[in-house]
Amino acid sequence: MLLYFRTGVRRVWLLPTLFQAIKGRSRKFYCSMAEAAPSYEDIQKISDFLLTKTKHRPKIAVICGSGLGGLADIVEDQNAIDYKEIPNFPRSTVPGHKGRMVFGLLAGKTVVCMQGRFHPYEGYPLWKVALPVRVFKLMGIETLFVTNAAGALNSSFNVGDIMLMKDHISMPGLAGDNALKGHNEDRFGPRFPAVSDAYNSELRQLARDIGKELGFESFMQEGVYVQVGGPSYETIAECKLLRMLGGDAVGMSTVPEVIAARHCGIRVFGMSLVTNMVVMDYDAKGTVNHEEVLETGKRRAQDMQKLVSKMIAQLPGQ
Ligand SMILES: O=P(O)(O)O[C@@H]1C[C@H](O)[C@@H](CO)O1
Ligand code: HPA
Repeated sequence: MLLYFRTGVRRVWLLPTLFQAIKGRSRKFYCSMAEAAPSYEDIQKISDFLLTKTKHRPKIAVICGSGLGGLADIVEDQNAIDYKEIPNFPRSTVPGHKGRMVFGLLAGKTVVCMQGRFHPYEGYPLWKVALPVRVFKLMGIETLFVTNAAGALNSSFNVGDIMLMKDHISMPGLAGDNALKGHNEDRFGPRFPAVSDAYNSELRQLARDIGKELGFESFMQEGVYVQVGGPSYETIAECKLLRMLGGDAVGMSTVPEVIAARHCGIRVFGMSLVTNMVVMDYDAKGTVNHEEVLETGKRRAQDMQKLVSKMIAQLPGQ
């Protein structure tokens, strides 16, 4: 058996060389499969970069869901930064998500809006989906508004309803995937954070009060959001299961951002726009599609904007 070969006067031993080659390749393969989450210092760099691009110093952040990015368009005195200009930041790939960070004034308060978020089904690990929230934390954000488009599991809901999120069920979370999985960065928060109070009850009360003032009562709901992986919509059997589990609406986002926010002490208000009723009946005609989701978003966009703007106007001390 050939144990070595010669290059000039040198002997090159075969087995150690082969072993090194396999080790190098497998590390490369592993790294490309499981990209490491950025360090606290790397996230600080992203935050510092953004702050060099704007004079605004927001304490309120808004993440706009599918078709709901119009809110960022009404931000005044704005500085918009494309995600592709931000070093080490993901890109938005979903129609209805522009992919810009918009700083400016909303209802007289300084805000930053994400016009486009990241979803796990785009191929991003959950830590990356939640990365903007940690960037927000290091920028000084104290309150996060998250919005999303969702399908109604609760048959008493209607298309166009606004659901205040009072809780969530994370299907990826229950299956072992979580935005906080992996090394815990103690400077953000504890290894085992509680999320039973994830959705701030005072902000929900404020939303209810303002909804009443605006005459939105007939289309305002409160309920439990179920996060699924997507991108395929749910089967009929899956919808029945999610309803049995206690879900009122189902979507493909939001929970990773909320968990990362609560981990680092940011308070959260969450709101779903019911863009479609899920299909629960084998005799039903028609299926869900993203165009319908965007269309409903457009129709209810103004009302969602009014609600969020009035809430922001009334946030004490921000
Ligand atoms: O970003 P959100 O959660 O609003 O987007 C929803 C979920 C999917 O991305 C898409 C499905 O139509 O809309
Ligand atoms: N299912 C999952 N995500 C969604 C839906 C839905 O029916 N509608 C909007 N986002």
